[in-house]
Amino acid sequence: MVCHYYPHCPEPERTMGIVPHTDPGVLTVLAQDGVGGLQVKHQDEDGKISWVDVKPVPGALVINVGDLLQIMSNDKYTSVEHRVVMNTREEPRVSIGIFFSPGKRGDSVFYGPLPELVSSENPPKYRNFTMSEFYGTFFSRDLASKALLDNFKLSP
Ligand SMILES: O=C(O)CCC(=O)C(=O)O
Ligand SMILES: [Fe+2]
Repeated sequence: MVCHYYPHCPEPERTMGIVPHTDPGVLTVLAQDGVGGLQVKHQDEDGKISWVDVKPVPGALVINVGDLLQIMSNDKYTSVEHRVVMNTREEPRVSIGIFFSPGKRGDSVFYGPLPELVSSENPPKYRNFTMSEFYGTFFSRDLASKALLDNFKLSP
């Protein structure tokens, strides 16, 4: 679990709350207060990129698909790139994220596309790896990118 506190910023356009990233785990459950600032990256059919506000809804939780779910589903689900912009309001923002990741982390436990989801028509797009390799790569990667997935892709 991670708790974020984003203080009031007098010059919000000059900084970011959190730079664009994807969450590494399977799913993230996120509770945010009413201040706002969370945005998801959206690409339309012409390839045009825009950042869409995730407007706070009282009592609602945000569910993010993470990189591991993208790998395990062999790209059926895509991890969402998101960021937090600073708000122009006088009050701070608070959010709480709960990250769901596999508990089995031994060196003989491998993760990758689920065998039930791959076939000769839909071959695996990622190689298998242990959680220690996965999180070792996560903690040494460039934060502001989707580069984590590229380390486990079978072909570019
Ligand atoms: O504060 C937020 O709304 C998002 C936090 C977040 O993206 C994260 O903890 O990974
Ligand atoms: Fe995140």
